Amino acid sequence: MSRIDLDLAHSYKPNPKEDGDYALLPLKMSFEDGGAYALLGPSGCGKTTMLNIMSGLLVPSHGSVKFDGQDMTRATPQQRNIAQVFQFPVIYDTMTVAENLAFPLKNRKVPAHQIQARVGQIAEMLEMSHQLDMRAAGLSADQKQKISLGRGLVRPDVSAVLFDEPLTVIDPHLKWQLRRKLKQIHHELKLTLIYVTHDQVEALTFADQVVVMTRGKVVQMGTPEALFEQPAHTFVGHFIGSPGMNFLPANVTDGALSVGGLGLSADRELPAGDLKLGIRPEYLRLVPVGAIGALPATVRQVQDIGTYLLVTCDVAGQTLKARLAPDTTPPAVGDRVGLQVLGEHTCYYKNEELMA
Ligand SMILES: Nc1ncnc2c1ncn2[C@@H]1O[C@H](COP(=O)(O)OP(=O)(O)OP(=O)(O)O)[C@@H](O)[C@H]1O
Repeated sequence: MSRIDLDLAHSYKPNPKEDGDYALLPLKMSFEDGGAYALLGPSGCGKTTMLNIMSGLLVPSHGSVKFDGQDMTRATPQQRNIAQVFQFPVIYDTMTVAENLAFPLKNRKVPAHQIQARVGQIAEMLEMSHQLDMRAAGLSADQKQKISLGRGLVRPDVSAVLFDEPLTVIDPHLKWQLRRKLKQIHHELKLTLIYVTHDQVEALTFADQVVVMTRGKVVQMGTPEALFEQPAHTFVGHFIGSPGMNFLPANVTDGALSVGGLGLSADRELPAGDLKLGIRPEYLRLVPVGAIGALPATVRQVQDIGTYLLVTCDVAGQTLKARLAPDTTPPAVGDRVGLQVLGEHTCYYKNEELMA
């Protein structure tokens, strides 16, 4: 296993001139030895480009890739000693499950007794022990992809295992199980795992550190908790969470804060000028209209989602969503209510970046 340092940018165009010409804007970041990481972002944000640069399938147009301090920018995937798992199964149909799992070890001339022990361990972790002697050809797409996952994890000496949306072909129930399983496997095998996905639940369940990307830019690398509590960029606030963070225009003039045109007393020092106030639906509180520090709002929609109530309100022409406990007495559509937007969980953004 290795620590991976990236200090690079990448453009697929020969003479990139503006930001839009880059699939990856200049970035500098490290993946620690033994960590579980997810690269998360919408389609086209540059996740696969970053993964391919790490694996050696792609040479960055600018900068370097280092493994344990050694320059690997132009090294092949074999020289980097990387294992990769793709969206679709890459296995040999004519081989048994055991033979498929053993293949990467046999290729590297690992002694037979070690192969047998490791294949047994991986099969047990993936709950495939009873299928070891079955031919892969007879298995479902789900089961074949589990073999691919196993093949990715079977070598204990790899620098890292890279997963590119590996659960795409898996049915939803098994997907849920495998996400948790992979996290458990990470704790047991202590491999460096890097997992590409556009699905926040997948990323947040699996990874200790999530790298959030948008339009070729890494906007935050942090724990799932940090992404939830302190989104470094409005994109992260909006992208993480269900629903995402609420934002309201705010302004500070002569030390006085106004939100949605109403003067409120800020609980912290804020820079002068236009800001955005961000508050998660989980932290937005409904209070009686006219309560001190509350913004007047009109209820537009009340949805019972089962585990919570989702209340949509209008505040000075902006839409805010509040997640309330399921046993809360719901307001009625059209009710006038107060919304408490200030509190310890409230975030402030200037030019989309977290300020306070
Ligand atoms: N081989 C290529 N040649 C030219 N442009 C490319 C190439 N591969 C990707 N791109 C462009 O680079 C940008 C980043 O693509 P990338 O595949 O890395 O994103 P992604 O986040 O992995 O998206 P997806 O989840 O859809 O695969 C996109 O604008 C894409 O169109």
